Amino acid sequence: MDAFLILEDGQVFKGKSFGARKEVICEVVFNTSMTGYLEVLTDPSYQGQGVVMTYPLIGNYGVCLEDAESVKPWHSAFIVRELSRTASNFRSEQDLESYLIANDIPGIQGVDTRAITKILREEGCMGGMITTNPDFDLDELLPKLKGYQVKDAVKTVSRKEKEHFPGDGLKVALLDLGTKSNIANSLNKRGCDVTVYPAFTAAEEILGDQPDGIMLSNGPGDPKECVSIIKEIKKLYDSDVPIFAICLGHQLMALANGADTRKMRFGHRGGNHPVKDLATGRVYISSQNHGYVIKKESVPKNLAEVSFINVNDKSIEGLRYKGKNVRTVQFHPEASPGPVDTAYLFDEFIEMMKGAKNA
Ligand SMILES: NC(=O)CC[C@H](N)C(=O)O
Repeated sequence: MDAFLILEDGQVFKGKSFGARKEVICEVVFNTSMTGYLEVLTDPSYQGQGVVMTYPLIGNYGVCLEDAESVKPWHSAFIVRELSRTASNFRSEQDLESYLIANDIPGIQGVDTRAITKILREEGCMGGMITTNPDFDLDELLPKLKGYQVKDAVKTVSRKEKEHFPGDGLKVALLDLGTKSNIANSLNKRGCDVTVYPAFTAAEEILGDQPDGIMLSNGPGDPKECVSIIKEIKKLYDSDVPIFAICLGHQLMALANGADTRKMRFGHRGGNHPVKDLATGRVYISSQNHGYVIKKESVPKNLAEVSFINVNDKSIEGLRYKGKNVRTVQFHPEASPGPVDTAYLFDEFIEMMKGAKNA
């Protein structure tokens, strides 16, 4: 069956429907990862987005559920050049199309993903619609797509109950803003005892459990939507418990300390983003998925300094808070998918917690 991707600027791409037969409006973004489509699908930070994969063949190794980064896929739609006709891997439990049908996510294949990516890169990410109905009326539709914004993003994806992943070592409280599983796994692997808290947990409750350190996770949507969470994060900051924050957590910590964020033109999504550690000059290849960024001029110089920048566009990729055990990064040290060059940051977090404990 034919399917259509309609962009808010009126451009229409015709392809074939796969996955769920469903009409959706979403924010259309692109991801340049060459592998790891299941991790991308199950990363809660993509909630409400239609993701264009620039790698042309998707689905060839099926769905290996042990690679999932959360309980289900969160995309509004999946947009690919070619859906592999065979799924071949000894770990695969089902093919991608059945997985998308089971999770009610529509896909479109056979569209020119290279052309779509070039449009998004030049004009910026846009609202879009995926539909199998050929009788759409662009005049009626385009105003609905223009400036489409994901709403209530963190509330939609965060877990509702506390969850405990035991370990013998340091006690870490992980605030689930839409966390990928590999954040808790990366801490567990290093011996940490991890308790995951729903996003709307009061700071007093987290601090009452006396963690050795706090992690703020990644998550979807516009960071400025998280008004009440930002207030709690400020209390966590003031507590002097060591904090490590990733992506949305990094943005919220900055907002809690008076900085500002802005929407990027097309964001950073993929497994090939170079970031530079300003202290050493060393460049790491990082995994990324974000559409917002901290405004450079807004960083309060008395409170924080830039620790990492993006080599391509020089945007802020990390902050170090002065006189505090608080480090935050815009990229994903937990990878999944993507390179693990920056996984050492979890070791640094553990050293920071040990240091604070022995002080
Ligand atoms: N992966 C993330 O945490 C993304 C953070 C935020 N939603 C953004 O797009 O910038």
